[in-house]
Amino acid sequence: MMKVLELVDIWYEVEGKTILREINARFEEKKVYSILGTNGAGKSTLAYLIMGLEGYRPTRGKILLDGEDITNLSVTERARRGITLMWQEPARFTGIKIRDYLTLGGKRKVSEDELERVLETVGLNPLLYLERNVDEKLSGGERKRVELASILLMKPRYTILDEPDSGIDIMSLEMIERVLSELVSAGGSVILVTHREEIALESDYAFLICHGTILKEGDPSTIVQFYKNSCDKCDHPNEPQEEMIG
Ligand SMILES: Nc1ncnc2c1ncn2[C@@H]1O[C@H](COP(=O)(O)OP(=O)(O)OP(=O)(O)O)[C@@H](O)[C@H]1O
Repeated sequence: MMKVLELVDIWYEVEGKTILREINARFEEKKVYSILGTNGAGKSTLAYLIMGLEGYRPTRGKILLDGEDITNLSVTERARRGITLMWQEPARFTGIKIRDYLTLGGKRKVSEDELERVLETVGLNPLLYLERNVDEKLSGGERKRVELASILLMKPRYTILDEPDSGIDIMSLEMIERVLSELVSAGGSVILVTHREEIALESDYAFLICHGTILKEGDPSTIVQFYKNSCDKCDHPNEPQEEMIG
């Protein structure tokens, strides 16, 4: 059985409004995918459907993991199967040290070396951060990095990064590259949800979403070129014109 996460003709409607339609996609092992699109295209909704957040069940279509139908499984059950989502806005925990946040609750024991290494990967000096608390004194960027470090320790099969770049000039492309390559070398795949071209270029395969559907897919540089030429300066965002489809 091929190891693959598949979206088969996914539709999603809320309050009579079609947010996603006819989404077909395959996510294989050890690959980085990007889902590119302008604001409101439906990217986050798709990420939430894959993760299975409450209220996010396709109106039509199926989600298959290695052939198993996971369409109606809860977030917990999907997490157990190795799917994880990093939020646009990471959680704020108070009164717990970064060290404990990263080591408690995990299934396996984490060595000091590993702990230091993941912090370094996300650009946080272990000497300065291990004993700090996870609280509102951490900047948004720092919290996001802590979140990424915890994902690196988890080694998920599928990591969905929703706007890994949002609000953070500090999160360099170089750091994102390090995180991606670490996740992939641990055997995982990544789905990057983004509206930024340079982030999409970090992927192996790109999907361009417009108005709730996949308008184009393929080699990231080709997709990004199309996005630059068409979507960036589109005066009818999320209303694809006939000539663009196909
Ligand atoms: N629960 C909901 N009820 C009604 N409309 C919704 C709901 N969720 C999303 N939408 C609408 O669906 C569209 C897609 O939203 P979504 O957040 O998925 O877009 P996005 O591509 O992630 O955008 P952004 O880049 O701004 O985060 C938007 O027009 C949004 O207003």
